[in-house]
Amino acid sequence: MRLPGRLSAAIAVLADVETRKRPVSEALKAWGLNNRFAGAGDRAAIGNLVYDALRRRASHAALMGSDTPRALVLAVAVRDWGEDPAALSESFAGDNHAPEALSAEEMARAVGQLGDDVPGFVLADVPEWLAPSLERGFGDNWIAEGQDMAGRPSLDLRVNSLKSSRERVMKSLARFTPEEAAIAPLGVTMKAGPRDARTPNVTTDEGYLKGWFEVQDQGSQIVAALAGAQPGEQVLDLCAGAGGKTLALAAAMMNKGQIFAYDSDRNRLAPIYDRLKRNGARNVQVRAPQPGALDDLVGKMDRVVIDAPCTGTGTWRRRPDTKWKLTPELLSQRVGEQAAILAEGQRYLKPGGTLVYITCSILPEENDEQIAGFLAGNPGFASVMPEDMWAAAFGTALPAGLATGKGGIALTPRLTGTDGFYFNALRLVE
Ligand SMILES: C[S@@+](CC[C@H](N)C(=O)[O-])C[C@H]1O[C@@H](n2cnc3c(N)ncnc32)[C@H](O)[C@@H]1O
Repeated sequence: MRLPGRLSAAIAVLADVETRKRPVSEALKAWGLNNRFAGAGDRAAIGNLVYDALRRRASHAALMGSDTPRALVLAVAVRDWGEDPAALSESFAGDNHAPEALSAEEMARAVGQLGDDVPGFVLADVPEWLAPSLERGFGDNWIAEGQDMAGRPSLDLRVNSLKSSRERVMKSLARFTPEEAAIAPLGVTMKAGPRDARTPNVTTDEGYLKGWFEVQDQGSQIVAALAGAQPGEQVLDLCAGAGGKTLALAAAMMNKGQIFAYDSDRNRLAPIYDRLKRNGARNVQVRAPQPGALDDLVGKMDRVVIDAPCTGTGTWRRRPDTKWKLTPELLSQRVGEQAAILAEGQRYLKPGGTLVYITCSILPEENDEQIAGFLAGNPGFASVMPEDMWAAAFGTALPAGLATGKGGIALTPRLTGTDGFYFNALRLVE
């Protein structure tokens, strides 16, 4: 397929997402099944167009004066992919699969600039109702933070130190030109390419199948390292999900001590069994959800890790459709769940133990404000200095700008080149 046909397909997929309220991945898959002539390169290019349209949906729409799928996709072609609108329109003429030629207004708008009167939430490409939260969290930098959240993410891997080394993994993936991640010592990163660049499929690599590495954003690796789990400790991973953090904790503990991996959702937990095997993680006991599943652990843990359910606002680069679907009701539901899990999690600590709180959110309601609420109701806890947690994990000083006001550490695409994450460690004073 040539570009005009790919643009038409992206318009159709976006329309499907909007009218049927489908997740993008589902709509892209359905398009592929109905258009079997399209190759992997076409599907990747169409996916990139759709995701780019959603990443900067607000500013694309403001520029084009319209938020139809056509307007958004044309904006991507010109603003993000660098196409000249007149040449693009001409290329549509001889192509049966092309969208209609661009109107004079569309051509003029696509190369225009956003006016001075454009509100901050449009410049930041975030929903209007979230602007006050982001401004509270990031101060004067909130628009720049939003803009970097609208970029394409890298593909990051965590080398499994139980089975391999960074050097070996990078050698085995040399065809994808991997680089060492900037912060995570076991991280390997592959930058996102422009336009129709394809994301490397690393999960068919023999190194992956042998358990040498996992796909894991560098931010997730950093917060897992900050958790500070030591060989020999008793650790409860209370929201283990499919085990991304569990595997990193097991490797950090060199398979010594014990991790109890629990999740209230059996389906989310299901993949953990295979992943543990592939990774050679042998110090993990999975506790399936059932009444009393964790009763024997009350008051016994050195560390309780809460990778809390959250809005996922830190992953907007990867799932830009979720940015526009988030509602105040869902945010307040998540905040309530987090407060309940913090109250539950602290019961398992022994005196002197550490409660680790992690979200992949950039909203203060789920981060510093959640922790402030917990500390107000639990005076036996105190935040561990973020500088100390960082130095213990990485042996370096905490980079400027990452410390939040309330003992937390914030990671963002702008600050650390990672997904957005929040970390806070609270010690139960003996
Ligand atoms: C951010 S995800 C965990 C991701 C996982 N730790 C990883 O690194 O791949 C949050 C998880 O919390 C779980 N969860 C939600 N409420 C819970 C509760 N009350 N107790 C335990 N787990 C809960 C969800 O099912 C979800 O899997």
